[in-house]
Amino acid sequence: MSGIAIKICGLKTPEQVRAAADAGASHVGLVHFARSPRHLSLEDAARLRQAVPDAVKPVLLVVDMPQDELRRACEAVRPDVVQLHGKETPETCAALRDVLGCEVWKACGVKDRAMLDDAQRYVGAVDMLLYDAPAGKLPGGQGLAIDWSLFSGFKHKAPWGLAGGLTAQNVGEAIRQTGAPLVDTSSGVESAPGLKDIEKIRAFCRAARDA
Ligand SMILES: O=C(O)c1ccccc1NCC(=O)[C@H](O)[C@H](O)COP(=O)(O)O
Repeated sequence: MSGIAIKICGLKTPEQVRAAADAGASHVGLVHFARSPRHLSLEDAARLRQAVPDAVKPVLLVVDMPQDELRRACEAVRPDVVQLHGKETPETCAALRDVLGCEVWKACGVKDRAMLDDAQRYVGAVDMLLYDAPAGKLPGGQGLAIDWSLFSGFKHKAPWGLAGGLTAQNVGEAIRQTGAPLVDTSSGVESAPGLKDIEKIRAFCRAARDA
């Protein structure tokens, strides 16, 4: 069995959190972004956070949230990680890392080598770079895969993870091609936008662990 980290994003109920934890997820994502079909109010995110077992890290996802607001959100939700999904600069990320008292991850949209090179601006400013499809109608959770061959021969200078259109069917190949130490999925374990499917969560975790 591999030691790969697995993040299941956009969970909304304690049952889903328990299913992800039992299936071997290392991280669960709670989305706070009003336009998302996975949106949770901060009150609901704080309540759901209490259902997260100690062995699993809760990740709070936000988009261009002002520092003071994000600090208050973290006091309410107590995430282990904040994942930034907007246009936050490396300077903003580094400042947040200083004040939030938890890990800060930056989601970086990449569709070509130039975008992957540009994302390296965040090295040293964040705890992890999460490569995802570039923002479209939503900043994330779009079910769009990125070109895994971009990572071939790429020398990573910081901890990183792979997101974007991952499913139980393709995650094994994605891990083999890219060597990703963490994989993240949302749409790929849903039966409709925002509706998580527990069987798909189990199948995704199994496929990632078996890769
Ligand atoms: O999932 C959302 O709706 C979302 C909304 C706003 C910002 C970020 C969001 N999700 C970010 C994630 O970490 C997703 O897991 C990641 O983008 C991969 O999504 P998918 O391609 O659907 O697996």
